[in-house]
Amino acid sequence: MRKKIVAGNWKMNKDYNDGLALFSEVINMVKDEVVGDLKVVVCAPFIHLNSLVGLGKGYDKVSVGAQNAHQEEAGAYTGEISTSMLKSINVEYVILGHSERRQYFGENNALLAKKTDAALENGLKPIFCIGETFSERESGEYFNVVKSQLAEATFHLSADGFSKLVIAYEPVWAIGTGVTASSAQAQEIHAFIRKEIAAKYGQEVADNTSILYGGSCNPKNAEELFSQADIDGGLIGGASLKSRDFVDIAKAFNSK
Ligand SMILES: O=C(CO)COP(=O)(O)O
Repeated sequence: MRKKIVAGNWKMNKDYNDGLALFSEVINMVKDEVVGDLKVVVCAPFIHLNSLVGLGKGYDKVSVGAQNAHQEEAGAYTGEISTSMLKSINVEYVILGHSERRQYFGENNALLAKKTDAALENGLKPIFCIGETFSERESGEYFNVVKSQLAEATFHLSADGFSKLVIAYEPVWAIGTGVTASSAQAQEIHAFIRKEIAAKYGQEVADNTSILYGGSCNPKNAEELFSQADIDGGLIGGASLKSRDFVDIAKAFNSK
């Protein structure tokens, strides 16, 4: 059965010491308060990763992820970090295709297909983000947008490759805005995503794929969102910067 995952995306926040302190708080709270078979992933800026992996050793509910990686193995790409570098410090996850990377850094589906390949070749688990803008939702285009983001960047994979992905549905209009998709809106598109995966890879792969919701998720709305049949957890931005809020979101699964 698919994993339940609550992942935090710190984005470009927290200096080194504050990041370590936040992660230590998260580990302690998860250890004491989170029950059941849940994975809590913290996706931090590159400078934190090696230390976080060290701090997280021995806590199997907590994993560390990066927020981006380059598609090439090595070479003259000033300022970039490769998936093999991440693997060399035992980072487990990498966020790919976040809408901020698409919007501010021009990442498109073709490039993201290459990044996904590189991540899988080096044994990282991509948290692959898809989601429509406000105008795409308003015009009713959102099913097609999400379908092509998924198909163009990931449907070249074998079933074995695809089954290593975590999918995150993040409607751009809900990110950092305080406007959350209603649980019915989120469930509708999550079910659609699972149906598309089933059409491509079969029902078993679809049933085993974790599909996370992201966009203004907080301790108040998490329980209702996570109670939907096709929502397997969350990708949390702002609320992941406060240990209490982040772990309270993870605890929304305690009663399930
Ligand atoms: O972009 C997000 C996580 O990747 C969501 O951000 P917020 O939770 O701040 O809306």
